Amino acid sequence: MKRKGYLSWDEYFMAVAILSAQRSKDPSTQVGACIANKANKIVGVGYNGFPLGCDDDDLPWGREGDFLETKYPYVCHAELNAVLNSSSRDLMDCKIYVALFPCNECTKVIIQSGIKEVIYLSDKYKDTDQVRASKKMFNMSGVKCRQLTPDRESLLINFVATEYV
Ligand SMILES: O=c1ccn([C@H]2C[C@H](O)[C@@H](COP(=O)(O)O)O2)c(=O)[nH]1
Ligand SMILES: [Zn+2]
Repeated sequence: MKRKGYLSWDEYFMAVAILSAQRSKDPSTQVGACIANKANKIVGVGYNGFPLGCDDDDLPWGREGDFLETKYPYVCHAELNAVLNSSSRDLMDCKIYVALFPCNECTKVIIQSGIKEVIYLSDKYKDTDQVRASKKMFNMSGVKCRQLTPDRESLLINFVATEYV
């Protein structure tokens, strides 16, 4: 009989997005993204971080104050990185799994890449104009958005080698 408790595709891809977010150096919001194609193959992953060659210790991680002294003008968003990191140039009909509902800039990248579905966990910025603009564009372009309500609250990752002998 097959094992019970295995991850569904939705849980698996979202778990990859959440794991990718753990690479982020952002002290306040770590975002991960995972792109899967129609054959349920992962074709891109990403997380929010500074551009290549921009040292994580030399740019600010703060949120407030003078714009140029915050992270906002510098950080590459998880969705953008996932699309740019993608192994395939063709993301037509792919799905993107993200921990956080995409901002308006990521929304444009998602739509232009051909991705047709966004699966997200948190919509914590739903009351911002950025996310309102995202939803308007997703609606207009026919990109489906759905919030994932997984059957489990957490998943343990065990690095203890003896667990696998
Ligand atoms: O679509 C999005 C929106 C935001 N992010 C990243 C960008 C920043 O590093 C954080 C947001 O920081 P706050 O301190 O919560 O304002 O999330 C992203 O990757 N994708
Ligand atoms: Zn974004």
